[in-house]
Amino acid sequence: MKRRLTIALVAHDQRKADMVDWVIFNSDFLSQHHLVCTGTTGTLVRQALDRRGVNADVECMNSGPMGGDAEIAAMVVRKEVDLAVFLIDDLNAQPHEADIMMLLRQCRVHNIPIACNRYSADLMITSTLWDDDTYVPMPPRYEKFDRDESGL
Ligand SMILES: O=C(CO)COP(=O)(O)O
Repeated sequence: MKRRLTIALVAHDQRKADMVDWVIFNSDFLSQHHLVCTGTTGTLVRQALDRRGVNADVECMNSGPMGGDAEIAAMVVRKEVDLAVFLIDDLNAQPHEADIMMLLRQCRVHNIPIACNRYSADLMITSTLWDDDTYVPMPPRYEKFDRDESGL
């Protein structure tokens, strides 16, 4: 891939093993890009890659519950994130649910691709669209569907 992406990596505690496995599986790709992570996720990602001799650019924010999600959400708003991989623990309540919802919402509002499972993440990082200069992502449209105007 020609482009150097900024990829946000975030995982809840019960999803961190899955994140570390995914990062190791995709280490060749991820070592070519700038990784921005919530605190504990980033520490585990950095350790896993270092242990395998993979030189990666890993930036750690605060821990998620202490504002790391909010910091990454702000980067999304500023268009400083190209892709997010957010492995959410859907089986256990999180104390910072509001921050989680905010990060997810900002990715939707600002048209940032976000993968919430490994399959989606694999599909997104292997997309040819990243290097397709003719492809312009269509931003979300917030307008009701009007059959008469649309002609459909
Ligand atoms: O809670 C998180 C995301 O909502 C993850 O934060 P940590 O990576 O600091 O554990």
